[in-house]
Amino acid sequence: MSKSNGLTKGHARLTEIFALAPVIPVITITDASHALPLARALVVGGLRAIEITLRTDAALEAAWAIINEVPEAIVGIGTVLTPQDLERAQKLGATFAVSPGVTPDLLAAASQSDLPFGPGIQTASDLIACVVNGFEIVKFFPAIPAGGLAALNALGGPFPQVRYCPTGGITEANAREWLAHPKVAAVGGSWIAPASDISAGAWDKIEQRARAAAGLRPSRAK
Ligand SMILES: O=C(O)C(=O)C[C@H](O)[C@H](O)COP(=O)(O)O
Repeated sequence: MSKSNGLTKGHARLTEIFALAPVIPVITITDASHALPLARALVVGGLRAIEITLRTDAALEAAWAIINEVPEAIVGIGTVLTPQDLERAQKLGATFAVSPGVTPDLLAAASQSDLPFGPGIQTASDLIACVVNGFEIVKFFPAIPAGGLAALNALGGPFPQVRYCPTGGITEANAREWLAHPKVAAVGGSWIAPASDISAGAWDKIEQRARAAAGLRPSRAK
């Protein structure tokens, strides 16, 4: 398993995970029986790294099922808010964890853990907290309301080493523009598997959206 791939820095492994595909689907599962067909649709569509948010009672059971039954999937736990959430993610066997924000407690816990962790940032103060603790791959959340690419460009001045996974308002329509940015490692979003398609069991639609997302490529030459 890639979980023990010899890299000591969590964020270094996060770089590899974000390099697997241009898009990380952000998944919220309310019924654990949806987990396996959903994960298979995403993997078949070309998106192996997936984020299961800890927002529902079914989230941990769903993530557990995918980790154990869909070996091609690289499961990350999202909406990690506390050190306890981080510990839950690690015990479950998740490959990475991400948060929409950053707190001193979370950074301290993540620094002690070898689980790759992507804190969420919105401001320069958030970024200072991350970089002084060695976290240089971060979520930029909520990317569109927090100022979009203009904000990302401005943050690039004082923090040239940081790479981002923007989430929050990213869609199939604007993802390509974000992916063309040299500081963007990958983007995240819920548009690939919206709640309505999950509850309807529309796995074919989700697979198609995953395939389209997997085909989004940076156009940095332009
Ligand atoms: O919960 C987390 O860990 C997050 O980082 C937040 C999610 O990435 C966004 O909620 C996705 O935003 P949308 O694609 O606009 O629905």
